[in-house]
Amino acid sequence: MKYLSTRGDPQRRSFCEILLEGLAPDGGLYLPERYPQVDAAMLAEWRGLPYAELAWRILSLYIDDIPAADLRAICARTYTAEVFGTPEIVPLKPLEPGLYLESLSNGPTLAFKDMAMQLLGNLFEYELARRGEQLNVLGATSGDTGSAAEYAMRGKQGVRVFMTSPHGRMSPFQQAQMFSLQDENIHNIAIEGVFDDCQDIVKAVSGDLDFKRKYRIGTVNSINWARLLAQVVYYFAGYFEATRSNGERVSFTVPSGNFGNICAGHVARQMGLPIHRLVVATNENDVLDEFFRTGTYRVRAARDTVETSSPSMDISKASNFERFVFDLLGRDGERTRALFGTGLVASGRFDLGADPAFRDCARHYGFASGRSTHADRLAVIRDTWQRFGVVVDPHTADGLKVAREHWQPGGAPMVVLETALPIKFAATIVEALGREPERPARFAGIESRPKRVDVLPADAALVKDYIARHCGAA
Ligand SMILES: Cc1ncc(COP(=O)(O)O)c(C=O)c1O
Ligand SMILES: N[C@@H](CCOP(=O)(O)O)C(=O)O
Repeated sequence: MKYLSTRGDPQRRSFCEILLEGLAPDGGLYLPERYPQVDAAMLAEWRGLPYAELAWRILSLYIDDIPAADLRAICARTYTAEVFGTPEIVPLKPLEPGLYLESLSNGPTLAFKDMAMQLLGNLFEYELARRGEQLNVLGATSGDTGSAAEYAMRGKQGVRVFMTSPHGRMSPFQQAQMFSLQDENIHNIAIEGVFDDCQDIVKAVSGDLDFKRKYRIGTVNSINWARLLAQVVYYFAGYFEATRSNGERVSFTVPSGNFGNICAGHVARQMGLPIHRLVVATNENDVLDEFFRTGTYRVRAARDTVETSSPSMDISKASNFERFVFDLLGRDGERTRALFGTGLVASGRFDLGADPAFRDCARHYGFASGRSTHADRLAVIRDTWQRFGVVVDPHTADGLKVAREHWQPGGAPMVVLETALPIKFAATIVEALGREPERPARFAGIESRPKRVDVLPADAALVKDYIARHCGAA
């Protein structure tokens, strides 16, 4: 399988090349040349496979430059009950008949990011050792990608992590998870700005090709295709758990910000997994909901990005949305470049409302959307606790709120992706339920551990300078 850029660069690359490269040199995002198709026989064979085996089968369709036995061994040592808490890895929790939560947050850092990041850490280590190379990972986080990446990469040979985060905007638990790490290969940079400023810095640094090559810069955000590919697997696992036969269809609701998680659902659907609806749930930062309702994609400036009680979704420029629009526009790289390159930079918006392709979002691609607010979040957390004895985190609550607007009892089963555990956002749980959420013993007192973090203005040049200083002679 070869990979292409969403912005029309004619060059094709292999999986391991783009694994280390992250963002394409033309500023686009990588996608496979085509989506491999699954047929009834494959689905029948895959139903009931252990998660690591299922991951191997799916990854094998996209990766042909790692020997099959090695890839299988990487999947087997990544997806274990020791790391993810249960042999099922992503068990479904039924709330009521036909409505489920898919538990994606039982990994080392208590958010769905671990599902892909643990694999990415092992893939990096394997490929860097094979090449005898090193990688300096530059990332952006609104709270969960950062800790998942740092836990996955700490102590890994050949990898350094430089993680930017919005200064003061993550929950105390999220900050403590990242900033309490004392490993030499981990560097935390708190940026005076919002998540989108951090992501812009990652893209600007990656876009300086000389710097990128000199300092061997890679990415762990969902702009890296390998992240998305790993996330495709749990759509299959969730589908198999929610159904008895492959003739049934299932809908998924996904709490969304950077559009990575739901983009993996889009890929699964394009492969032929019988998904009915893909429902995008946003918080008050509703750029994506606005697009799916109106066709207008209008990114917000930092000052208009609201600080909410589901802070990991406080995102107003959704990176992976470019991947979906590329597909929506018939994989027209020139048009995608015009919309996301010059177009967005010039006006901060584009409008596909009058384009016939826009109707395909729902009709052909199955997308629907909705929005949730602080009051909705609190109401859902209370209701889910009172009726089902389950405490959900604020992001999952956004998902449940929107899911109920698109699901009818007796209709296609609805799976809501549980994207984090409540302890990461204790203040909101206390506000909703009047009590602290459960805390795994390994995180006891984490907020009072010594912290290691540097604060910088939102300036790519200063971040480059910081990286250069911490890499020594590259
Ligand atoms: C807890 C949580 N929920 C939802 C999201 C949104 O996911 P995505 O950015 O893939 O749309 C994030 C961040 O990515 C997150 O950390
Ligand atoms: N919500 C994320 C933001 C980054 O998303 P990614 O999926 O592109 O890594 C976070 O928690 O950091």
